[in-house]
Amino acid sequence: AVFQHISELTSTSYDFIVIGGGTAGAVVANRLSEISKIQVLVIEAGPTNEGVLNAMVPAFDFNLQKTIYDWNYTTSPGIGMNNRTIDYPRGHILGGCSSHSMTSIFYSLLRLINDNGMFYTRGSMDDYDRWAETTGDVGWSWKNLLPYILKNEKWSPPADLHDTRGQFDPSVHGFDGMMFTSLPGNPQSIDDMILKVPSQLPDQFPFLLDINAGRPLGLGWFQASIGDGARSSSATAYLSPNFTSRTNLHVLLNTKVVRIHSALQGSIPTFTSIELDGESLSVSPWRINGLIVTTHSGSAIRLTAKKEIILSAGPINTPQILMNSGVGDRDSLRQLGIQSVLHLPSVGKNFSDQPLVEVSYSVNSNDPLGKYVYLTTILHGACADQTNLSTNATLQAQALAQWEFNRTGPLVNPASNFIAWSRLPANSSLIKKSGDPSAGPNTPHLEFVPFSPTSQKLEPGHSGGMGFILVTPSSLVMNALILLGGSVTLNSADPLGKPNIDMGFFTKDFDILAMIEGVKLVQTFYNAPVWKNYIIEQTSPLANATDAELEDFIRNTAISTQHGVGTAAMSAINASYGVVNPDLRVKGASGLRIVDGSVMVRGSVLLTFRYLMILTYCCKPFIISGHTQVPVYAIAERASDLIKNSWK
Ligand SMILES: Cc1cc2nc3c(=O)[nH]c(=O)nc-3n(C[C@H](O)[C@H](O)[C@H](O)COP(=O)(O)OP(=O)(O)OC[C@H]3O[C@@H](n4cnc5c(N)ncnc54)[C@H](O)[C@@H]3O)c2cc1C
Repeated sequence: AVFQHISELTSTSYDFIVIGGGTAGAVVANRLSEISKIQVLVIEAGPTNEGVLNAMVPAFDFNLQKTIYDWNYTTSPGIGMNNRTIDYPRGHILGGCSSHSMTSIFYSLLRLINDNGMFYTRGSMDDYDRWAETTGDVGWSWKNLLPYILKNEKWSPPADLHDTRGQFDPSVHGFDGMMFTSLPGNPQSIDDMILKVPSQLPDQFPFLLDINAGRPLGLGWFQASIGDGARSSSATAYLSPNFTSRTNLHVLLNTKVVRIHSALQGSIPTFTSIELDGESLSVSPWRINGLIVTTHSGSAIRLTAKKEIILSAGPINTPQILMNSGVGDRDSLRQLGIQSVLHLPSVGKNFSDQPLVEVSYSVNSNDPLGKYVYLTTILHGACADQTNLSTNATLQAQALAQWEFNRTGPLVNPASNFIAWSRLPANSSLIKKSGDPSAGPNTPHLEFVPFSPTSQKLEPGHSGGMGFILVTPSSLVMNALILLGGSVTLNSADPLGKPNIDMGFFTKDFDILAMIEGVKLVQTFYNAPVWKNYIIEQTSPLANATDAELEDFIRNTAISTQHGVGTAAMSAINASYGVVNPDLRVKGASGLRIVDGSVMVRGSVLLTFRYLMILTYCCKPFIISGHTQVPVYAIAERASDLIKNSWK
């Protein structure tokens, strides 16, 4: 059953309480409730995804930002970003970030890129093998996680039902899973040109038959979490009405968890109850559907988990809830007046995300679909041009009517129809100088997303180009001595306050130098002969910019890919750092597991510092070298089995 309000709950005690019905939480709730005798409650702060058009139409995703479906975070000023702050959207809706704007990142970057996302990328096999090696649990290896990746995936035909032979490798996909994936469902004007690049630049951008086969090095057809022309999210896949109709699965919406509570068993805190934000629920907290509820501190409401609490509130809110509850660095909590329950200094540390920058060109193009992506912009009232789909109300209405009629047309298109990755050569001076933060030879350092022209005017001189991402940031934590990497910390003892989000971008030389290499690789891409009559000139940054100017450009324009992970990191059972053990149980506690993007592994890597020239083993988050929804799904699918097995 799905409850809109706490007063509708029929029980105050469940076997498992899952905090956060987001990407991971929805999976865990679904899988645990497959066992009918297990009672599961999911508590989601946001509203339902059902009927939210902007969460269904792939091209409309940007419309979810800065609405009730977004947590509306802003980052702290970034030292490596010339003290800029940037928006940090997170899904505040059933399905979490998987229901939310999967590509708004690109829109917010000057709103130029012809994108509407839902990137389905698994990363490299090395990424997962490094997790296994670091944690000492082979269950996290590529080989052993692949069955869970396939269990999540339901490969489906593209919206336009075109012939997909030669565009993917069926042997590496799952056809019977839960979440739809597919190839692009609407052709774009530059597709044929992009397809010529691999033969013209075979060394830098060889053709990849399938981008998700474990070795993402080259250029291939884009894969998206889209099925039947609509977004597929953890909510549509795992918490659709046919699952929420299970009598043992309750989903409580519009409700925030503020703390989790424990009792000492010996010296070990055992977590058994959760505290809700009673005041904002504006109900008498003393009764839920006639049941007397235990109350604490005025208006707070507590619910009990008989077996385990599963914390799946995502990489920002999971550490926030932990710290609100006294789990974190003892001294930092004491300074805020929060009583320490469990001293775990790694909580909130180790935050890692991938920076994104755009290189723009003016191009010869009269692409009539020019900017269907501007559809989203016009809905915000920003465009006045009436010449193409992006700005012409009649064309927009037709596109929407087509989508509503049979879910085809320009609104089904993903970010781009292609995606590419590249690895810096082992003998590059950068790798020699700074070390290699990647997980191994199958792993890219940089991702490229070519986009179509984006000008509002149908004249030559449109802007096209490439967004590129550093997928192996080395933003890191150096023991307790120097905090160079990203972090999520509390701003105050107010459990509902917004936390400080420090992305830690460009605090390590490798990252800025690799991004400079990224700009040069984009230039190499567009220097391929196929673009000769298409590209007019590079407009931003300027083609003749020096490395110092490029560094400035990157620090001034980079944004986040919204791939924050690592703030409650998994580490080996005997590691002196980390928050959860390889079975995702919180270290030093019982009754509490964390299952979401925040557990992505923390380990050590050998890196040098540019000026100090010190070769050092640094603690570093091991983010996957791609977008992060697939690893989150894989973590959640495996976690569900780990939990089920431990309660057999
Ligand atoms: C704008 C954007 C674009 C992205 N694009 C892509 C992409 O194209 N491809 C890709 O692979 N990845 C993408 N990602 C990243 C990916 O979506 C995330 O890494 C992943 O979904 C995170 O899953 P999660 O379970 O850790 O957290 P979430 O999915 O964020 O789930 C956390 C849930 O917990 C809820 N919650 C939080 N606090 C509380 C509380 N106190 N009480 C109750 N509930 C609470 C939240 O509302 C949310 O529903 C994108 C992310 C964003 C934000």
